[in-house]
Amino acid sequence: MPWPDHLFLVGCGNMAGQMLARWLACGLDPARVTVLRPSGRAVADGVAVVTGYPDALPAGTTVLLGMKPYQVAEVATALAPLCDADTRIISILAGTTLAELRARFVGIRDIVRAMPNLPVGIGEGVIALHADAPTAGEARSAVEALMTPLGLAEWIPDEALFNQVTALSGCGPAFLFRFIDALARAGEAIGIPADQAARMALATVQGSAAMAARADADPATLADHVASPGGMTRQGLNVLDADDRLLELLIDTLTAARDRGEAMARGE
Ligand SMILES: NC(=O)C1=CN([C@@H]2O[C@H](COP(=O)(O)OP(=O)(O)OC[C@H]3O[C@@H](n4cnc5c(N)ncnc54)[C@H](O)[C@@H]3O)[C@@H](O)[C@H]2O)C=CC1
Ligand SMILES: O=C(O)[C@@H]1CCC=N1
Repeated sequence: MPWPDHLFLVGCGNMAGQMLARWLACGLDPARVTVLRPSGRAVADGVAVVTGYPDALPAGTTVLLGMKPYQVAEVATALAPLCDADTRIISILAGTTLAELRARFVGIRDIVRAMPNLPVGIGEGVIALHADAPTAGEARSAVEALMTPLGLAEWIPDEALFNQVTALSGCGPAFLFRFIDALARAGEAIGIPADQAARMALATVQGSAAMAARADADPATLADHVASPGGMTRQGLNVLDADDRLLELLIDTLTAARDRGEAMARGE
C-alpha cells in the first residue's frame, strides 16, 4: 500500500477520524501521522497529536484538511507558509471550491477535493474526488490509492457537480439513517414493540442493501421481486409511488443539501 511519507491531519472529528481509523486498520504506520486538533485529545496509539502548528512539515507530507469549512481562512494563514512544492493537499471541506483552495494555498501544485462519507470507517464508504489541471497525475494516483481502502472512489471531472455528489453520497448516510429510524417508528406506530421494530428495521435495510449490492437486477427490479401480484407489498409501493412521492421527497432533499453547498461556497 503506497502510504504518504507523512500525513498531517488538520482537524480529526467525526469524518477525518473515520478516515484515519480505517487507514490505521489497513496498516498505515501511526508514526507517519500527525493530527492537529485544538482539544489535544489522543486519537490512536502512536499518532502524534499537536494543538498548534509545527515549525515545518516533514518532506513529502500529505495534508488532509478535516476541520470545518468556515475555518479554512484561519487554517490556511497558518498552514500555507509551512507547505512547499512537494506538499499535497486533500480537502474534505464541503462547499469549498478548488479555486478558493488555490487562492489560499498559492504555490501548491497538488490539491485534490475529496468528499468522503462516514462508512469509510468500515471500508464501505464513497469518496468523490476532483482535481484540476495543475495537479500532477502522480498525485491523483496517490490520492486515489489512499482512498481505495475507504470504499468506492469516484472521480468527478466537472467540479460544478461536486455539491450534487456531496448531497447524494456525502450527506446520504444521514438520509439513510433517518430512513431506518422512520421505518422503525412506522412499525411501532402500527403496533410492533419499539425495540423489536428497531432491530427489524435495521436488519431489513442491512440485508436489502447487501442484496442489492450483489444482485444482477437493479433496485427497481428487485422491488418488483418483493411485490407479489395483488399482494401486500404492491399496496405499500403504491403509497410511495403515488405522484412520485418518494422520488420527489428525495429530489427536494438533495436539492436543499446541494443549495446549502452553493451558499457555503459563497461564504454564507
Ligand atoms: N461528517 C460527515 O459526514 C462529513 C464531513 N465532511 C467535512 O468534514 C469536515 C469536518 O466535519 P466533521 O468531522 O463532521 O466535524 P467535527 O466537528 O466532528 O470535526 C471538526 C474537527 O476540527 C477540529 N478543529 C476545530 N477548530 C480547528 C482549528 N481552528 N484548526 C484545526 N482543527 C480544528 C476539531 O477539533 C474537530 O476535530 C467538514 O469540513 C465537513 O464539510 C465531509 C464529508 C462528510
Ligand atoms: O453536512 C455537511 O456539511 C457535511 C458534508 C457532507 C456531510 N456532512
